[in-house]
Amino acid sequence: FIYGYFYWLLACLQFIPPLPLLLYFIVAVFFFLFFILWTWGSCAARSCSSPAFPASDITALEVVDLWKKYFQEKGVTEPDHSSQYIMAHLLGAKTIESVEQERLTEILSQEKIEQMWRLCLRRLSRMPVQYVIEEWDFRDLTLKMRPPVFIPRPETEELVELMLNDLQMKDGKEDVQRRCLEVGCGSGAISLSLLHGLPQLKAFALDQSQEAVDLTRENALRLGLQDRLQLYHMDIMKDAETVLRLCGPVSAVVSNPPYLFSEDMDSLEPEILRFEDHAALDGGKDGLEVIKQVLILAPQILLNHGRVYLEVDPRHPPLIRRWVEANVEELHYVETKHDISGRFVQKTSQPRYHLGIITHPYSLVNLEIVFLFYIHCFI
Ligand SMILES: C[S@@+](CC[C@H](N)C(=O)[O-])C[C@H]1O[C@@H](n2cnc3c(N)ncnc32)[C@H](O)[C@@H]1O
Repeated sequence: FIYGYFYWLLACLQFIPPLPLLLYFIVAVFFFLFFILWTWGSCAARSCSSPAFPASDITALEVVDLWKKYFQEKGVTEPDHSSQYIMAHLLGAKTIESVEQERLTEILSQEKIEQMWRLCLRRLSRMPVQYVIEEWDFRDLTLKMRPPVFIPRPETEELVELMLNDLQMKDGKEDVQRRCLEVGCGSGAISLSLLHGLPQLKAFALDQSQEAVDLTRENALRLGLQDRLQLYHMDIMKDAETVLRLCGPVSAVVSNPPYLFSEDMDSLEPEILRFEDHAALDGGKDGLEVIKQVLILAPQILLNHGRVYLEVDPRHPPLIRRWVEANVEELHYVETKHDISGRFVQKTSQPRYHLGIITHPYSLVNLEIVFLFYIHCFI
């Protein structure tokens, strides 16, 4: 209408020839519809994008409940944990259970309410809560988290536990300073936990992602472990020669590599797909691309009786075992440990080099949620 009005005005002033009536009508209708849709869209967006900002006093617990329900309504996974973790973080605690009851039932300051709304809106965009609060605990360490660097998963804590036990047993027997190499350090969870648990240990850690190397360095500095860690921005697929030259010899090679089968990538939850580095997840057609390279390089880097520790997909152990037997004769398969669900443990003999494998299935999202996600984007 506004456009039409100005056009008509200019036509009256004879700056431009008058339009045929029909054309004017079409233009006016087009702008009218555009205006209506735009107004409706922005109102809808405003009313959908968050619960109404509280007009009166509200306690921390009430805010947690409000956002929990809103997350639930919008199909955000783990709605209660999300809302609780964010509030606990704002109150300077790790979990809501560790906050004193009085603080939870006190009236929340305007500043805290605004912070809560800002962080919860990020979670609403399906950003993982670890990135929202910018930190996460791995074993007894608190690590800084930043997208797109992979968020360490609880099952990897079991891999670290397994290694700590093995390395401690060896340290008991010999008085040597051990070194290990981590391929794909991400936020530094594995290497830093090992360094923290074993004061004699030194570590090499590498990652193909500059963001991951930077985050590991930052975490190492915060934890005061930087002196025993040598970090490299390297791609094990391309920089094999440099890895062999700079990162050995070591007693252990550890990796939680990208091990998803490429075809499974599409069925990951939006939290993972949208925010985490795909190079941290996609292990190629059979999920074994990086794993095979680690196993090829391992014998050239490991000391006698050294071990390779890998977190892999549940379908991988028999495949890896057959592949190692056929292609890397210096390595001998030792055992497979199943993660938290603990289904089976396999052991074999322990000759010169050892290969330890721990399996973990990533949770795959069902189609219904993927479908809902697309509908949501459309609206
Ligand atoms: C599943 S994440 C594991 C991160 C960390 N170790 C953890 O457990 O939280 C895999 C890591 O391997 C790195 N990566 C993938 N391909 C690599 C390659 N070819 N060379 C070196 N690092 C690689 C990714 O950047 C990512 O940080």
